[in-house]
Amino acid sequence: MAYLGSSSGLDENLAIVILHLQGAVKEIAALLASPEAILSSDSTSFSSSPSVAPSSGRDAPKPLDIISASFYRSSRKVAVVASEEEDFPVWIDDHGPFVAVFDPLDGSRNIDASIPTGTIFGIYRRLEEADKLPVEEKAQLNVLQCGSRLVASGYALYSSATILCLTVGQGTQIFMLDRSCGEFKLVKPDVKVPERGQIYSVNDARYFDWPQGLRRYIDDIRRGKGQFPKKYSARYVCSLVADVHRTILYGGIAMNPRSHLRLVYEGNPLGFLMEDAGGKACDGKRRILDIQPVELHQRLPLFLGSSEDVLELETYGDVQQVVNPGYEV
Ligand SMILES: O=P(O)(O)OC[C@H]1O[C@](O)(COP(=O)(O)O)[C@@H](O)[C@@H]1O
Repeated sequence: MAYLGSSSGLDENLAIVILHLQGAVKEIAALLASPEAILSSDSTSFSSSPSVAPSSGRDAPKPLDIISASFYRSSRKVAVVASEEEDFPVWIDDHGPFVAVFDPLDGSRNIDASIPTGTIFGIYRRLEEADKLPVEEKAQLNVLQCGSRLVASGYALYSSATILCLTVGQGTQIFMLDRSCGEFKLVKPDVKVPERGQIYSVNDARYFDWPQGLRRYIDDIRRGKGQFPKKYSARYVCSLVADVHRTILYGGIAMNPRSHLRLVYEGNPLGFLMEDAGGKACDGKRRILDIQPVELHQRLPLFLGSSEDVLELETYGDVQQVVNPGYEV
């Protein structure tokens, strides 16, 4: 049985970063599986309930944020880290060969109900050409790299099992935490997203805020009137990692058509992984990995999944939800 980190041929420095990342994932998984995850929802430990959500509307699990950042720091291989929870990137080490971006706990509003959550991460090479710039400037430039420059990305899914799905651009591997030995075991090597699925995943309570193109697309696939002559089923956990993980395994399309998900922390890492597994990722108009980020917390519509499903969606034209009133739940 192969373990995460045991694969040969991986860049030695990158292997060290991934090893430290595993440490963070194990620690977060243990915290989420402890009663503290629910009992501490009156503090800022976990942002599970709307009543304790921060005014910025962001997830607020600071301790998880700190866990992840400190694991990157202890790897001594990371120059700069940027967390979805923070306003600015943090410069760590002038000589670190890598740049790490991460969302420590996506879907944290689901914690109280023990619904799956996840950590999303992306790793770039440090831009040596920016080394001489002032710290703030080079930190910003390094974390605003195009998704096509990622060298590794993936996610951890905290569910009935703790899953780590990872790509270093040479095939997508799925590992599962074996609690008997504390190691991640390879359970699905070189995973490929089915070219076509029969599941769509979207918050379709927003149907009446959608543009015509998206409504027509969803209406067609529901009725079996799309390019694939079978009726699609709907699945929506409302926890991005869980919805993406299912889409990778079963195929179909997962989407959030409004500008809600973040390019740097969610779109790029998941887009890189999806493409590496043979799927596609777009914002309804452009390939995600080609978009040059201009802001750290830039939001955009996100559509990803089976290549044939994403290509079909794009033929419907206007699929981006422009009406975005802000929803209570
Ligand atoms: O409210 P919507 O549009 O259904 O968005 C749900 C999505 O938002 C997320 O909760 C992320 O949003 P936050 O970063 O604000 O938590 C995803 O996990 C989920 O897929």
